[in-house]
Amino acid sequence: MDFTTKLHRLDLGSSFLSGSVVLDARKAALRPCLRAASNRIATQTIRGNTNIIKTSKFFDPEKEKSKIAARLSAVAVETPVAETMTKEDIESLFSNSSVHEFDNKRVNKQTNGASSVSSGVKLENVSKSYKGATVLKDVSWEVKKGEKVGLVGVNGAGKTTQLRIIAGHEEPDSGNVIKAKPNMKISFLSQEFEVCLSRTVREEFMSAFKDEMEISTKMEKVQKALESSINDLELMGRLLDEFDLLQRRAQAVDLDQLDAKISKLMPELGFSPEDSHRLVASFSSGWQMRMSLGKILLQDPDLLLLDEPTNHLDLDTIEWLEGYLKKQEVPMVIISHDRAFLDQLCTKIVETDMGVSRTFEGNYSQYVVSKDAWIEAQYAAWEKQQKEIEHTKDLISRLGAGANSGRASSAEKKLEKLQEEDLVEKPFQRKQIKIRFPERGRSGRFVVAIKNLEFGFEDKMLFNRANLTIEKGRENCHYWSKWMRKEYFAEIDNGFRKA
Ligand SMILES: Nc1ncnc2c1ncn2[C@@H]1O[C@H](COP(=O)(O)OP(=O)(O)OP(=O)(O)O)[C@@H](O)[C@H]1O
Repeated sequence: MDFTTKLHRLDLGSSFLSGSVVLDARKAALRPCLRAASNRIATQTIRGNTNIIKTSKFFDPEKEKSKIAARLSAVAVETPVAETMTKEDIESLFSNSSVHEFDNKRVNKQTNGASSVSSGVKLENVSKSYKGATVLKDVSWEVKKGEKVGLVGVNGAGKTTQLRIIAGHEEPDSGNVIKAKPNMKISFLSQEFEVCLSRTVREEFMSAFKDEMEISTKMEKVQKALESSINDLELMGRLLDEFDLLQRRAQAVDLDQLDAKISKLMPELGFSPEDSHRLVASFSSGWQMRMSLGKILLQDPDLLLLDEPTNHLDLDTIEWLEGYLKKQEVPMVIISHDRAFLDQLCTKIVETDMGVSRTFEGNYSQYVVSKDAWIEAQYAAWEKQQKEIEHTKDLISRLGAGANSGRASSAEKKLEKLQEEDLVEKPFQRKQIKIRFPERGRSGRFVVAIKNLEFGFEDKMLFNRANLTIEKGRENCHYWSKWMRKEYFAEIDNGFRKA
């Protein structure tokens, strides 16, 4: 792009720079200067960083430079910041990639989408161990367009690990995570809502567009640098290149739409227009969760991952969240120990047990029914096979060697096949016992040491780890709140009974 075009593109009335009063004033002041400069330098071409400068015979660069400098210095008086920019400050503004590289990257990102799944994400035979302890052995499942998948399993089964693998925060040891497109936007809502208490609500929503805000801030800085670089045509050319690059990035992220998007979303989340200027700190955790969720949705994710989103929420907010998520079309994966929540939302349940995943169609209640049926069928198949194994063993010992050795050897082969290739696994059924905690002693807390124990509440398994030590003080329920809805606390705090 030639220098003139760049100066024209630096039409400071363009809307991507809107929103700053200081900037608006500067824009107004700078516009006539740069327009005039661009007209006068009509025959001059500066190409990027190659510093090739062509001039017409009527163009006197020195004369032009001093004229532009005179005009821009008038602006600089109004904007003292420009004068304070050091050479290092200006150099730090330049991106590593050129405009062409940026364009190429965009094209690559958009076209490099070939994948064996048409929407969402698929896990194939994923395994993961930590320090030699296997958490995931063989995990395969899929979340597709229109699906809301509930991930269930006992504490420590590896549910969060799976979300972290999908989000790219962890690498699987083996297996594949196949995404519908490589640049998929995957958003994570955890139970710890990420909000900044000292921001206003609108600022908080704007912070969802961190990259975009950075572009906006950088554009402002480049503009300031331009004002102070009028004596250096080469630098000015480079700055215009940088401005061009930023402008392309701004267009790619649709900077103009941000404000409108926030204004549309706020009432959907239950915020009034007046809330815009209130501090985040003045809202309850339920409302802060709405902000967290809103920030995620503003980014138009392709997949939403939710890890225990109902923890710390009151019942009204949980119901609101259920209704709100139900309306969202984006595919999602939800980890929750809240059965009612999963019932309301899920179209599919993936259970992880002892490192292996199993998929059940339907919501949580349907999963419980299907799982019982599966256990029954599996148990019947296992029993049948055990009988067959016993019968075959018996046959082998009766046939023995000698004349029947041929039949014995084929029975041995059959036994081998039954015990290895065709082996039906005995379904694992957890035994549960209930533990209640005693009234707090004088020390304010107590320790329960549990050896070789599994225990849970109703159908929710809490621990399947042996030799577990739990410390609990009545006022300190953080350890527990990770797994349990509030209604269980009353039961736990009521008294101790070892079943
Ligand atoms: N970075 C890590 N280093 C070592 N061990 C880890 C790491 N991350 C997870 N683990 C272990 O892996 C196991 C599975 O953890 P994960 O958080 O995925 O389980 P979960 O099913 O989400 O449990 P919960 O319901 O308690 O959230 C746990 O025993 C945990 O201690």
